[in-house]
Amino acid sequence: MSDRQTRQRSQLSREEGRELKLLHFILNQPNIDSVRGNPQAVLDLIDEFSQTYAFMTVGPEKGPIVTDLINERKPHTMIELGCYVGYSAILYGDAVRRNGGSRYYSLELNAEFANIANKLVELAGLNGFVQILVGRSDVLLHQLFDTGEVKQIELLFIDHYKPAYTLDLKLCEQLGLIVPGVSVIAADNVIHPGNPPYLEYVRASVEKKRAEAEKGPVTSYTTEGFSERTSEAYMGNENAPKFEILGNPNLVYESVLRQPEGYHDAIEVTRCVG
Ligand SMILES: C[S@@+](CC[C@H](N)C(=O)[O-])C[C@H]1O[C@@H](n2cnc3c(N)ncnc32)[C@H](O)[C@@H]1O
Repeated sequence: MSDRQTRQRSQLSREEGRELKLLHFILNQPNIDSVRGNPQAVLDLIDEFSQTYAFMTVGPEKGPIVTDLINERKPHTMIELGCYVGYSAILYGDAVRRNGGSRYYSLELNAEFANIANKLVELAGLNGFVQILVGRSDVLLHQLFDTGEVKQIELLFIDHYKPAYTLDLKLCEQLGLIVPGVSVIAADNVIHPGNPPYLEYVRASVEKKRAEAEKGPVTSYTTEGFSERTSEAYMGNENAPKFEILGNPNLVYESVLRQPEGYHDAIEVTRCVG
């Protein structure tokens, strides 16, 4: 991170309740009628408010990396893990819809964030297309599989509890949702705050993954390689996945880091190729 980026980010307010404040800022805009039904206008207002307050959105620098993937893959359905106030759901939901898709699922643990996101999604005119599901990502992913709503992952955006990235991907693998030649996974924040275990997994050889899988199912989130703050964020005492996680070590990935020039963070883009 450059000195300027560090200084700017540390000056942002982390005041409690800033997410609700954002909603009021947007709904009280004098030109609210011109914002209604306009996803980009809603995103611009979130970006404007983010000049003063710290928000965990993917933001305008990294945002286009996944929009480009949507334009290329034209997924029917897309899933994201971690909705927060709905920035990525609006940005990517709009792109999936413009590319002829049918549904954007956004999975969010925190009901208050989900409520705010629902209001902003509605303002953007994406209600009915973007579906925000409240709960833990592993439980909701299993539910989407059980109900048959999702039969394969076309495009998955991972942006939630950092230690859950690898285990949620492995859960999708063992459910047969990761399909060679189809599935693409984009994972945010892999440099800042960073996610060494995830990068190691998606870049590992099949042989290495098979040897690791011999040790048996994973039953807890590993906090090794994460700061204390990252390990404790969101999940509190719930430090175990709800299912035995086996994954599928036989899947072959091609994985690249996509980092905007001069930016402190990046998205890892992983394609299942075999
Ligand atoms: C970085 S924010 C998401 C930002 C959003 N994708 C965007 O770019 O606008 C992470 C979100 O993940 C949620 N979260 C954390 N752990 C989760 C879990 N296990 N399942 C679902 N959501 C989770 C948090 O409550 C938080 O709102």
